[in-house]
Amino acid sequence: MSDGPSTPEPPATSDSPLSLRLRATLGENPPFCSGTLGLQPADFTLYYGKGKDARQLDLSGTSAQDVEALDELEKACEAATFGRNAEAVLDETYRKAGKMDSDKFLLGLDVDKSRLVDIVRAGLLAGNDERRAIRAELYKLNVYGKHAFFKPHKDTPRGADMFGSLVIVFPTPHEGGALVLRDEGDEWTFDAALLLSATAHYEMKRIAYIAFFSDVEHEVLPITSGHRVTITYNLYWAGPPAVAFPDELTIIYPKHSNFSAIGEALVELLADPTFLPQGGTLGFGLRHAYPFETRWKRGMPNPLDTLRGWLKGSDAALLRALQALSLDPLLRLISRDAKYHIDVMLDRMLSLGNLYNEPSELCLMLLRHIGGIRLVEMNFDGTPNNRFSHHLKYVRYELEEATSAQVYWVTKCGDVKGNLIGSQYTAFGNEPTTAYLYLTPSLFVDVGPAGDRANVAEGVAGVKAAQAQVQARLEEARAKAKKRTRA
Ligand SMILES: O=C(O)CCC(=O)C(=O)O
Ligand SMILES: [Fe+2]
Repeated sequence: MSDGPSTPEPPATSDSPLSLRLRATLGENPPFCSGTLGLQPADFTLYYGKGKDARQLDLSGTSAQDVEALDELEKACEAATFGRNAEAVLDETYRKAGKMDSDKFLLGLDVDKSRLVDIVRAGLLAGNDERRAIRAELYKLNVYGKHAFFKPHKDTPRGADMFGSLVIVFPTPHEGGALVLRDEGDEWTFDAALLLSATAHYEMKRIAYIAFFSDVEHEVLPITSGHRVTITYNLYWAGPPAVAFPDELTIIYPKHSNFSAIGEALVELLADPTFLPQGGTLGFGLRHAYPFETRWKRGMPNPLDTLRGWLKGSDAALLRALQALSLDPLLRLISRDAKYHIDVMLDRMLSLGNLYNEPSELCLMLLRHIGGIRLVEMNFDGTPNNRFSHHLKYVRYELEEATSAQVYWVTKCGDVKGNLIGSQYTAFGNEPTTAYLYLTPSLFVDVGPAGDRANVAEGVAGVKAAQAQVQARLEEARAKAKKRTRA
């Protein structure tokens, strides 16, 4: 350090209060999002009550008899409880409000169709989370009459995948009842009554909405007049946007979705002693395509793990049928090299960037370094199918080194073109334009020798044995690399 004349402070930055304000606005990241949204008249219609007592009520705050009807709605509610530890507690010094459970009413509004769920996702989620699918589950209707309130609390998460709450406030005449949020020393006020009265003259009637994360403390200040009617939704992380069918469903036609029809056909196939006499692997190209994150990164959960629960129609039926036979099906991705006719099986999504422009290079790389398994096509009788072997002479040496599994394709991945993860990655490069990439995965199941199909413990040259080999090889390579760095 020199002890010459002290250097002057650098000049103040060129920031002005205005640029600071803009920067602060753009950099703001509150734990909630809120606003108002114009809806169709039918969205405001509420139905509740049974039989002769069935009611229809307009919550748009327009009709004259509103107050009486709102009084009736309030009376139809039960006193709202709140969660204290594991209990639902009724304590009117802590929470005074009416509630109606979600099975007791119907509302015109559909949060998905109205795009509220999208609005919440864009407003509340940042970074990687923004591309995650979420779903809003209707929770309760609440009526806060005069003097009603809800003291500071956090919402009890209902399930590990619940991350927040969405509250909709209707434009029914009321004053007070602002929702105050507090988080890490900051405080925000959401006064729906004020917001809605400011937009009351708009042609389209509006609701006010707020969505916040579960760990944010919040309170509803006392209502000073009128009726504050709200609907709350629990916000959940959802799987990929797919259709999982309920267990109670029995499909007769199409047969490919009929669990018992698939099961019966499988049983007959496996009973045939001329089919893969020594055992082996059955491959099933799935019928449907599934969305995978295009910007999949190392460290993110393996999408193939969660996909099991999201298989659609016939694919789900096939999985169930295989499991019912005490087999252990595996979901895998295939990278197919069209030039050499090499199929490489992968047990996870890969993040390859655009390093490998030549698809065949990619396939060989997957085999050599990434733990890919080469699938060798077998005939019905368990002999190798050599129809493409002439393509392989240029890569014979490479393939000798590779771990392989013998597969009899029951249904070829017909749509495997759309499943070329190599070329897809190349096409998408580092700047994918869509959040999801549709891939068609395959199911594989090892079966034992004729007469003992469930016995895949030993001697079956299937996918499981290949995976064990690959695992051992990767571990050996890792150990070698470690030694080298130490030396
Ligand atoms: O009505 C509101 O604004 C919030 C209600 C609330 O906090 C709750 O129901 O847990
Ligand atoms: Fe709450």
